[in-house]
Parts: sequence; structure tokens; C-alpha cells
Amino acid sequence: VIEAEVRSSLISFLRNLANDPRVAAAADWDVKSDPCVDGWNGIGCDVRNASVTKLRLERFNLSGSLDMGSLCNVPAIASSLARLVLNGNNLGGGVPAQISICRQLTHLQIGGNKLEGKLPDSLATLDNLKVLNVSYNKFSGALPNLSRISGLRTFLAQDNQLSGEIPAFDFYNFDNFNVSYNNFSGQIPDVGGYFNSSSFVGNPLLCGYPLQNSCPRDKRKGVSGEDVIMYSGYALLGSVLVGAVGFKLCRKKRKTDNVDAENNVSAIDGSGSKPTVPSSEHKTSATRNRSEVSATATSVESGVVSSSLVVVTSPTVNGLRFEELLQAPAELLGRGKHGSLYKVICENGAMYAVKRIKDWAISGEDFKKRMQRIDQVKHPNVLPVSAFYSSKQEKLLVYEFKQNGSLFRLLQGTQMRRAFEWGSRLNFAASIAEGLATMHRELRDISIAHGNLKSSNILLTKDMEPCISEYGLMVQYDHQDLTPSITPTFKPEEKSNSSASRAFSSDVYGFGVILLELLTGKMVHDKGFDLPKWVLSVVQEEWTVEVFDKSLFTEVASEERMVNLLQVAIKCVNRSPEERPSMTHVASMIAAIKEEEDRSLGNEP
Ligand SMILES: Nc1ncnc2c1ncn2[C@@H]1O[C@H](COP(=O)(O)OP(=O)(O)OP(=O)(O)O)[C@@H](O)[C@H]1O
Repeated sequence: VIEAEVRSSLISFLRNLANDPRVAAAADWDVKSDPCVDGWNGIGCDVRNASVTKLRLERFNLSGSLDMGSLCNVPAIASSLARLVLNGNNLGGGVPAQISICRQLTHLQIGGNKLEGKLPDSLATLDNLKVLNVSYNKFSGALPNLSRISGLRTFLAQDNQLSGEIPAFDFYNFDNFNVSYNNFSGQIPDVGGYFNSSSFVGNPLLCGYPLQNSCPRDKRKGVSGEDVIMYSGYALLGSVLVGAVGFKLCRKKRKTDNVDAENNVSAIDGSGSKPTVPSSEHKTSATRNRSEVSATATSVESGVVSSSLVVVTSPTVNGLRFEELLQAPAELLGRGKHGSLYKVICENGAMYAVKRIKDWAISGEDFKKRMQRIDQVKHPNVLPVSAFYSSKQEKLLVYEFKQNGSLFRLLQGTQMRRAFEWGSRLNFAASIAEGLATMHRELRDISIAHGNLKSSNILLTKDMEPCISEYGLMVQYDHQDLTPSITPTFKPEEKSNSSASRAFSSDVYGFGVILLELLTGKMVHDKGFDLPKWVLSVVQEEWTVEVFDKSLFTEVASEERMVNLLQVAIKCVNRSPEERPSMTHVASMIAAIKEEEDRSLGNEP
């Protein structure tokens, strides 16, 4: 039964929306009845949790306004409402900023109304949004920085009076995109060939590909980049380093036994202003294979000087300076359960991905040892950490930024009929297995597994080779301590006698899921979809061929080897961790399949 507060807020929202008592009455919105049990018109529920998840009133003759406050200020609604669909009515007024309190919204569809004013900036904080349709309204002004919503797949804003520049969207992620017939200006961000001019026409001041009119030369640069910088400027380190007014980067002696990151707690809190950073010279030795440098932060409050950043020098990060990292604009790329990821562009053009993990209960010394041990194992299919930083509250891990994205994105593109052929998929499987097997072998003695293996953590190098990122960032399940720090939601319940072997077999499970994604073209990230379960049910019905990605059959792919790889995947996702093979075994099974594939290709006329 839906609680009274929810019912009365819904009634208030719906009555404002309808602006006509007859519509409200006809829709059975009655505070004395239950929206889920008595089936109010337009309301969708999750009956098990007694919560309202959808509000769908398309072409319902509504002529009122959006009173988002009465809806979203009720926590029980804000935490459950995923879809608000009001297309094709006569709604007027604006979109109130309180809409962002409804944090679970995945679909906001308010196209074909008479809504007006500026779209609130708070819209850009709706991190779960996948579909946003504001088309055919009277919206004006600049768009909020919607490019920060990494999961956005559909953005429809055609036929409004929107102006300003188009945010630097990553068009790769979009299934639908349309901003035609508005007043947008400036250069169109790189659409990467995913959308044609029909998505942009009818904006006289817009220029560049895919429109015919090229941009004036001096305006070409930095338009969309500035947007990103404006939004994100200093977001990363500004928020990390409040309270610290002076930073000095100093070269330290090679021995780093005095690096005690726990000391610098006082220099750090989580609020948000920009630190002042006096310039200082620092160069790492290019001749040394591995050197360590630490940056020093001084807290005004405490006067404590403390070490912070450890740069693990490699050819790609030689010369990386902490101060440069601090000053570089940072763009938020993702905010997961366990940390946020930022893209940082240094002055020299070098790009880094900085992972910020909060509340990892590991001592600074242990963290440092852990990172250094991981760094000692080198494999071409594993992305090394370039630098790391530790305080009691948070850890920062700096990686090279990989512009070609992740396997997750590659597979998503495949769902949109972009080619990813069988041979490459098999190579991916073999390379990831090799990389993971090496890491497992070398780090088994100190029990460091990956901990969060999934296709978005498999990045693509510039040669489109896969590399495993974020190895070992997750605290392991300690047997005594029953707080599982990281367990991807798709994993089955596991009962293992050793936390270490549990972590390694979890990686094998994660790898099995990646294999299934490669083979089926379906993504495990889709909420509520249990890919291993689905595959097993199909295979048990002896419809094995049905599981494979249809696009694989357009080429001469060996069905036999696909089935062999599927069998490896099924072994990996065994619900019992003890039954799963080791990664070394998995890698050798896949290598054998690959050899067979190569032989068969060689034998072909
Ligand atoms: N070094 C990198 N270079 C380029 N893109 C990266 C890099 N590291 C991660 N990404 C991408 O940035 C996005 C956000 O990363 P993030 O790690 O926050 O997401 P996630 O893997 O879904 O979450 P989590 O790892 O916290 O479970 C992902 O799409 C990921 O593929």
C-alpha cells in the first residue's frame, strides 16, 4: 500500500498537471484510493516495493504545469520514480529546478507541449538519465551541460528556441540525437560520423560538419572545450584540497620510507575551493626506470607538511607534475558506487584519467605497497597506474587516458550495427585472458585480484588492443570483516573458505561475463538482465546457436569455435566459485581455440 504522503503529493502534482478537475476525476486520481492497487490512470508501480516508478500521461489533454516540488520533495517518490512521460499535451510554464531531486529518473519525456524558459542547470545532475526529450516546446536559452551525463542515449530538443553552443557530447554513446530548428550557434562538436545534418539543420548560426557551412577559422578552436572547462574547472582537485593554501612540489630522495600518506589528512577535506599553487620546478629522471617523487601539501590549520602524490615514472608520464595535475581542468566522466572518474588535460596536452576513491579503509603505507606491487607486474594488456595519492579519506589513482574508449562502448556500437567481427572478438578474449592470468599468477601470493572486472574496465589502446584498467583498486573481502566492499551486483552469492580465492574466482566470473558479452552482443549492464542466467537457460534448451550475436553470422565465423568459447564462458560463470577454472587454465583454453582459428584461416583456399 502506498503511503498517504506519497498519495497526496501525487494528487497535488497530477491536479496541477491537469489544470482541469474533469480530467483529474476521469483519471481516477483519488487520494482515498491506492495508485498501485486501484490502478490510477498513468501510474506505474513496483508492486513488490510498494513504490511508484512511472508516470506516463501522453496525449492526455493536460494543460497545467509541472509542479516538480510536490513530486520530488517526497523522498519515497524521489527514490523510485524512473520515468516521467508527458509528451503531447498542452503543458505550459517552465521546468522547475527541483526536478533534479528526482534522482532516479532515467526517462524524462516532455516533448510536444508549450513549455518555456531555460532548461534548469540542475538537469545535468540527473546522472541516471538515458532518454531526454524536450522537443517541440518553446524552451530558450543555453542548454545545461548535459554532456556530463555519461549514460544519456537519446537527446531530442528539436523545434525550440534554444541558443548558445552545443555541449561537447560524446556522440558515440547516442542512439538518437536531434537539436534541429533552434538558435544554436558556434561549431558543432565532433560527431564522429554518427549523425548527419538532419540532426542539426535549422540553426542559422551553427557551423561545421555535418552541416555544409564551414566555420570561420579563428572560431574553430576551443568552443566546446571551453564549455567542458567552465563546467568542470578544477572540480577534481579543488574539491580535494580545500584548506591547503600552499603546495610545493619537491623532489625527494629516492628512498621513500618517510612517505606516510596518513599524515596529510589535515590538508584535505571534501568541500570545494581552488587551491593556490605556486610554481615550482620538478623533473623526474628519464633515465631511471622507476623513480618516485612525492608532492608536499601544507595545511594552514595545522602547519603540517605532508607527502601526497607518488609518481610511478614511465615514458608516458615523465615530467608529470602534481601542481600541473592540480591546475588542470577536470571533467567528471563517471560517478560509480566506489568512486568518481575524472578526465584531466594537462597544459602539455597529456591526458589522464584520475580515479578518486573515498573511504577505502587501507593505511597509506599498505596502499602504497599494494600499488607498487601491482606496478611491478607488467603486461601489455594491463594498464599501469601512472601515479597515486593517498589520504585517510580518499585515494587518487592516475592513469593514462585512453581515447578509444572501452570494450563496453565498442559492444554498444555493435548493437548499433557497427562491425566487430568474430576474429577480433576472439583476439580480445585471448588478450584479456592472458593479461588477467599473468596478474593473477604474479599477485596470488599477496592476494590482489582485480576486484571489479567488467567491460567498461577494459579499455582500448590506440591500436585498438584491449587493456585491463583499475586492477586491484578494490578492497578485498576480509573474512573477519563482513562488509563486502566491492561486489558487482550481478555476482551470485558466493561461499568460499578463503577470501583471497574468492576474489580471484570473482575475477574469473567477471571475465566469463565479458566473454558472454563478446559472444552474445548483449550487455550485462542492462538493469535487471542476468546475462549468465539467460545464456544458461537458452543453452539448456539446446538452442545454443540462439545465444550468439546475429551479426557474427554475417561472416564466415566458425560456429564450432564460437561454441567452444561459449563453453569456456559457461565454466567461468559457474555459480560455485570452487568449480570455476583458474585464469591460467582459461587463458590456455582460449589460446587453443585461437590457434585452431588461425589454422583454419590458413587452410582456407
Ligand atoms: N584511463 C581511461 N581512459 C579513458 N576512459 C576511461 C579510463 N578509465 C575509465 N574510463 C571510462 O570512463 C567511464 C567512467 O569510468 P568509471 O570507472 O567511473 O566507470 P565504471 O567502470 O562504470 O565504474 P566503476 O569502475 O566505479 O565500477 C567508463 O566508461 C570507463 O570506460
